Amino acid sequence: MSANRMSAAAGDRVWHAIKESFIKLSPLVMIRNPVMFVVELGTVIVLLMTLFPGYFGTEDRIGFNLTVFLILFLTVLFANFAEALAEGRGKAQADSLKQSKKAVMASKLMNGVIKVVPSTELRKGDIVAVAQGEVIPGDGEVIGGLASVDESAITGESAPVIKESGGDFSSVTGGTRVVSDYIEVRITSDPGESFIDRMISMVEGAKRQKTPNEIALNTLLISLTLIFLIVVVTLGPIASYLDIELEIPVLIALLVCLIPTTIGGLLSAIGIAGMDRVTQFNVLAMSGKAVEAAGDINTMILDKTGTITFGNRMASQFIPVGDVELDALGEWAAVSSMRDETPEGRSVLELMKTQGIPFHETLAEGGVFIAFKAETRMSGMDLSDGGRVRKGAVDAVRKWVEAQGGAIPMDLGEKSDFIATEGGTPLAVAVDDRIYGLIYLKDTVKPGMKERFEQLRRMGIRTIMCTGDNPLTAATIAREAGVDDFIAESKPEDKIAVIRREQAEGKLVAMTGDGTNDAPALAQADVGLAMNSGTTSAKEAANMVDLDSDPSKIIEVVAIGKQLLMTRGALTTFSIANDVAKYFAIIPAMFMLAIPEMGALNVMGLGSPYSAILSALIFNAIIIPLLIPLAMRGVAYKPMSSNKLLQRNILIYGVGGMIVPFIGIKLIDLVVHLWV
Ligand SMILES: Nc1ncnc2c1ncn2[C@@H]1O[C@H](COP(=O)(O)OP(=O)(O)OP(=O)(O)O)[C@@H](O)[C@H]1O
Ligand SMILES: [K+]
Ligand SMILES: [Mg+2]
Repeated sequence: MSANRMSAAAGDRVWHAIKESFIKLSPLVMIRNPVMFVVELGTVIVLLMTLFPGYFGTEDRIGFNLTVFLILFLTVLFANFAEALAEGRGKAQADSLKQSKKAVMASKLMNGVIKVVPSTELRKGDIVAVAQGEVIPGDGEVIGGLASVDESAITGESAPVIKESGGDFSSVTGGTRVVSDYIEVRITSDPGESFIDRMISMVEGAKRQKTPNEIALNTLLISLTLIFLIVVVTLGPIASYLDIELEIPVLIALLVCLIPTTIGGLLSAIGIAGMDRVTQFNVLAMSGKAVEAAGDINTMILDKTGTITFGNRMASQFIPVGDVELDALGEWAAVSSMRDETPEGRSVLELMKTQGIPFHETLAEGGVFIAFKAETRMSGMDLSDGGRVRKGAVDAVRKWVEAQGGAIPMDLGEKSDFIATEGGTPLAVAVDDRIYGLIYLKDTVKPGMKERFEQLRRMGIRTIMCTGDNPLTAATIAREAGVDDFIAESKPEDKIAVIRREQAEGKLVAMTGDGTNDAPALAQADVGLAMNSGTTSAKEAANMVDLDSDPSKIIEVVAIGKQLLMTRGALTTFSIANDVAKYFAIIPAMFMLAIPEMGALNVMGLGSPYSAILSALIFNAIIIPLLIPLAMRGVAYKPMSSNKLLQRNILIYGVGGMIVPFIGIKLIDLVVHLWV
């Protein structure tokens, strides 16, 4: 987008937000934000006193009252503007998503016959055919064929991805386009419940509910408001008993200055902007609660392959054991991989080619393919002559061979340990009770992992790497990447066990996953980040989906969550500290109005009582728009422990919040005093 068009779009958003600020004045909307609702009530009262001075006996104060009314009115508008501006960003995104949601015609397969129906008529369980160039009419699982799919409508990433049945790349999203070949898809969502529908309602904030943290803070703000309301309301009678006359607009100004309007005005903008930062990052959070939970995480469970390492575990070498010939090992490795569609399996066949090892495909004729399973940690082929070929994790193959009474070659342990200490994954190859040797799978730790785990440690987050790999490989990678702990030879259910154990200690746990195997653990975790490339069940179990399918993004999501909580804490501290300072400006002024001898109380040396009150009120109003950029962007974030952060923020925003209004009110008073 050109700079011009971008600023035009930003300008549109500001205009839209200004309009929204007025629409949000409706008391039915305002009541949801009790602090600002009180300000609105005060505004109405002062307006009435300005319009009907005869009735209230305030003829001599029309100018002052009108000014108070205008400032109060702006205060409410500023708060509404903050919220509208935060909501606006999501709306723009929702609009572009709606573009990709247009109804299309779908080729529904019924008993082998194609019937063309609108996509809105598709229901869960229907089967559709999608050919090259067509839009996939709904969310589903590929049950036949293979195609490359352009998912840019939802991910913004234009490179097509391969979708095929079975395995972890079988889920497709409605609204994306098949760019080559043909697939058959079983629809998995009813109309209105699709992934894009959920995305739209999330980014539009339609389903935005207050999070537990927000509710707690809101309760605090309401309590403060009530306390000050009671104080100010009782001030009137007490003063008149003492024969001191306090004007109602002055009391309302005092009240508005004392109640936490700054945070009250910015609270929902902070929450919306935090969610929005996650969305901008191409992660779709199903609730604000999930984002906040990310900010409170104590433990992070990470996969080794694909998360910490690049994940394209490639066969790089065949290492025979005992007196086995290289060609014999290669051949059986190839047989076990002939129909193994995992990256590992395919890489074995490629290594055969590059090494020029001859391979007689007839060996596998009529054989039954045994797919890789995380439970068995093996894959292979049952041959038509009764022979059984397997490759897999060394300990799994060793047990399999031993169960058949086979002997373990002397040099197997030494050779597989060698691979493992280099951080590689050894796969053993066996035919029946005989082990032929090892396949050396190479994988590399992603660059910068050590620094990221170091950051997590400084935030007080413990990282645990869970891997199906052997303990030696796991230890090597764990050391190289700098994770705190690891669990090797883990099966899917072990992940849930780790999560439950941590949660039982009162910790909040985050994890990433993509497979159907991961779904229960994703649901169990407090923050479950599923990969968009993953299966539908994983995406449904998780409370976040990464559209770029980069599992290591969980680290940034945690940072965004922390930043959201910090921003809210910092602005709350700032707001309450501010109010204390305004107290010193306005209370002396009020009493000076009644008892001029009390001038000694005017510690700030403000021009006159009326200009002091107006200056405090103006400061109270303009601090809201001044803080909007901070509320939207979030406070600067440095990884450190929660305790240190708290101390730092109390210092900056607490002490700063006391000092800033003194300076601000004094400066405003210098100008205002020229008129008042
Ligand atoms: N295609 C395959 N055929 C046979 N064995 C495999 C295959 N892929 C992996 N293995 C073996 O099974 C083990 C477990 O693999 P899996 O992908 O389940 O690990 P994981 O639990 O996802 O953890 P990680 O991804 O960190 O390895 C691997 O360490 C490897 O020894
Ligand atoms: K205030
Ligand atoms: Mg894996």
